[in-house]
Amino acid sequence: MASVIASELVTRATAAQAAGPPVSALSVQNVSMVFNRGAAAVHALDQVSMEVRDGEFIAIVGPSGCGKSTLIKLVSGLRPPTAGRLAVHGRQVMKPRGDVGIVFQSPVLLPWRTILDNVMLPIDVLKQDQAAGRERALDLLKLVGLGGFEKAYPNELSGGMQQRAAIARALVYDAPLLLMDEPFGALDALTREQMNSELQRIWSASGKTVIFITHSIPEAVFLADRIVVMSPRPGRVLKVIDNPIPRMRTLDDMLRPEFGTLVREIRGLLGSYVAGESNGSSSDW
Ligand SMILES: Nc1ncnc2c1ncn2[C@@H]1O[C@H](COP(=O)(O)OP(=O)(O)OP(=O)(O)O)[C@@H](O)[C@H]1O
Repeated sequence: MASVIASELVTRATAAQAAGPPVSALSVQNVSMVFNRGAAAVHALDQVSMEVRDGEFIAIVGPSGCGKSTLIKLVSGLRPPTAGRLAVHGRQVMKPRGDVGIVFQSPVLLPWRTILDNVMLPIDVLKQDQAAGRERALDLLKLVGLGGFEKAYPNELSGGMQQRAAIARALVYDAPLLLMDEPFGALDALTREQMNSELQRIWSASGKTVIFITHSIPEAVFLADRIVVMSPRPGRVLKVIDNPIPRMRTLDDMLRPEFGTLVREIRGLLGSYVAGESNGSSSDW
């Protein structure tokens, strides 16, 4: 699997060099989203712009209601924006499409299907080649540390293992862009740290572009190449911060002075917005 993925990355890099200036994996240009009309209007996103490079890991942090999930819905084509333009690999997003994988907070595995069959679900739905899909699903289950659990059912797995199966499912149809909407929000602190290390490994081995939504500033700093900090009502980009901490990161890196400096900078940006939040996640800040 590692060699297949490595050769995929080399092919992509060579193709990118031959094609000239790279196209953004994700381009968000002046995107606004207003729900409802008149007095009931909710300005969920206001003039949001960002460019994400191929293979980049981007974390989006912000308090509840700043439009993080709305942005994921727009990027995945589940809703059109009120204004502005979104493009994935240069193609405007008009509807849901096959080059974007999504992982939600809840793994939503089908309880009557085995773990392998759950990972195979997109292959079945998209009517892709069964034999190739099965081989890829088995490889991915190994990649996410679930080799040997192919025949298990979801209720036989811990929450962290189920979420890893959901990540394998999102990777199975080889979408180059992976959207992750608070995927570890429901896990306990220790499992969450372990999943962060696992995700860094999976991301590095798979070469995907990842957009990762989180309430947790340390999680964003641990995982991301760049951190997009958003404000609520209306949802706006306050700042995009480069993360200088080298890869591969370990949990010990959280003790580095640069880590603390970044966490403090983001907390400082968000401080005034978090006061009064009551979503139960204040300890993450
Ligand atoms: N379908 C909808 N109809 C009306 N308002 C909506 C709808 N979806 C979201 N909103 C509003 O848009 C704003 C942004 O919501 P969104 O869920 O994107 O925020 P979020 O940053 O993901 O929040 P959280 O961190 O709590 O999940 C909120 O004020 C929300 O109430």
